[in-house]
Amino acid sequence: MKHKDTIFAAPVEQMGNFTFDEKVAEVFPDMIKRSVPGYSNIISAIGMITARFAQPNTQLYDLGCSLGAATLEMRRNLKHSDCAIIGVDNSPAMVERCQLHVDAFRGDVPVTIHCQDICDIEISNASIVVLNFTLQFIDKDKRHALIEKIYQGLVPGGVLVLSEKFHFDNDTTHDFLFELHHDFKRANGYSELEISQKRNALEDVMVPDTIEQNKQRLYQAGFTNIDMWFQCFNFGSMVAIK
Ligand SMILES: Nc1ncnc2c1ncn2[C@@H]1O[C@H](C[S@+](CC[C@H]([NH3+])C(=O)[O-])CC(=O)[O-])[C@@H](O)[C@H]1O
Ligand SMILES: O=C(O)C(=O)Cc1ccccc1
Repeated sequence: MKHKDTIFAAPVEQMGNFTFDEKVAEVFPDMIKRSVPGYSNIISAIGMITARFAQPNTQLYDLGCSLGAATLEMRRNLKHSDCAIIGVDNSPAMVERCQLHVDAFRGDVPVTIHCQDICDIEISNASIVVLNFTLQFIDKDKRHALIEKIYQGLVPGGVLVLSEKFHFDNDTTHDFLFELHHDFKRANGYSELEISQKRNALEDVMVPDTIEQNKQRLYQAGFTNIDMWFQCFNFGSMVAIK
């Protein structure tokens, strides 16, 4: 297969931290599909959420947009041509490819892709904000301010879709769900070496919170309507409505 993820297939002597570089960007669609249970269902649902809840004359944000899977799904499903879609990612390799994907199809709605840290951007007049597996990569001490900024930038009735990998406080269920995730990766063709080397590379870079910590942060920011709408093993997606 073209662009198959083999990044951790060979033994790595000095394992560095996982980064969203050129090599990862090149194989990203294959990597995320084989690594994140439910990923394509979540992307489809972001389209459905957009069709129903995007409000006229507002902005839609895809924060940590990678190659623009959610951005493009929002554009495909948006019913208001007076809206604008803004994708943001701080990986130049991702942003460059994302722009090519956006340019490959025409659409009525303006889509702009920015290479920026999502902690530094302004969010305003938003009816939909998507954080699809991005918050887990943000420094723990910056997560609250980011969620608060999103809450402040949403219009009444605006929706935050927050998808994350979760940590569990109960060791038994934590191990149970993590083993099932590893089985999912094995079933998708990853070897034991690939699974363990990637886990080591991600250890200090991707730091999941528990479901409760995520909910607590959303409540603290001001959201009152918060629930999980999808979960598969230790991955899931919540919705928070202003
Ligand atoms: N501070 C930051 N600022 C901006 N971007 C960041 C930051 N930190 C990490 N990123 C970006 O967040 C993305 C996370 S991937 C999102 C998938 C996508 N949402 C999808 O629906 O396909 C999830 C995964 O790989 O598990 C990467 O592209 C990073 O460069
Ligand atoms: O691959 C994993 O084990 C994950 O937890 C998900 C993931 C997917 C893509 C990039 C980084 C992490």
